Amino acid sequence: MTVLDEIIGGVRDDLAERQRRLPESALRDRVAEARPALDAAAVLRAAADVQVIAEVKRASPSKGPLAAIPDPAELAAVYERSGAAAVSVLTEQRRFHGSLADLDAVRAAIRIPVLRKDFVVTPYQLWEARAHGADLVLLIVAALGHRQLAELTELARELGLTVLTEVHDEDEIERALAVDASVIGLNARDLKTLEVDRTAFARLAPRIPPGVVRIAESGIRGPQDVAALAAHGADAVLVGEALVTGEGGPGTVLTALRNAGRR
Ligand SMILES: O=P(O)(O)OC[C@@H](O)[C@@H](O)c1c[nH]c2ccccc12
Repeated sequence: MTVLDEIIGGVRDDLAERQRRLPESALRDRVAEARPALDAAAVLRAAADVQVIAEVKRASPSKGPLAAIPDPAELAAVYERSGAAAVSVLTEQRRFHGSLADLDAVRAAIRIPVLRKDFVVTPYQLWEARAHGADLVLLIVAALGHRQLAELTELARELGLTVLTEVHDEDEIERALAVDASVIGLNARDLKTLEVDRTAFARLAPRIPPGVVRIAESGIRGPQDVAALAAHGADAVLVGEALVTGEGGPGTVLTALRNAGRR
């Protein structure tokens, strides 16, 4: 069993519990009342400079607890003030110590697009994402079968969500393109082994056709990494650990990353 399989097992257990407490019909009612999603793809596509998607990340499976984040709303506000294009909120509980409460807090605090970052395997989680105000949702190709990826992509679009389709190799890029992914995240971390390969973006980005937004995810340590990714055609970078653990605080780190991504 891979790490990814283990995580998904826990996600499914937690999900069953939430579904017992709140039926999908109730979520659908909330979605009907919700403010429509922001067009996050347009935001990312419009910019010349490398955009930063800043992540609210408390812990990770590889490192354990990363940072005490007493107030995710305050962190998200710092991200917004420092020029993040969007904020990613991890909602997975067991390994990342996130929650839908974090998503709610962030959503209420900022006006820029919010990504629900989780291991989405069922439609219920997409309804949840929208009901809690997310504009974007992550779909991890490695976590989904062909039918599942197609169906979840379609429902997400119906809900007005921008899908960030996450890949880690050539085959997964083909699968993402087969569902017409418009925003692709190349994760440098292999979720099956948790190993980071910093050469992945340079190698794989040329396989993604122009017009598709290309996001480099994971393992970005500082300005030098962003400059290299910019040279290889990244439209955006998704950064968690370096922001929540970096010297000088998240605002200072984010500003330095943005400066490194100027074109
Ligand atoms: O903290 P980092 O190395 O900057 O990584 C952020 C983000 O890419 C990472 O949290 C991530 C990318 N894809 C995921 C899928 C699930 C959970 C987490 C992730």
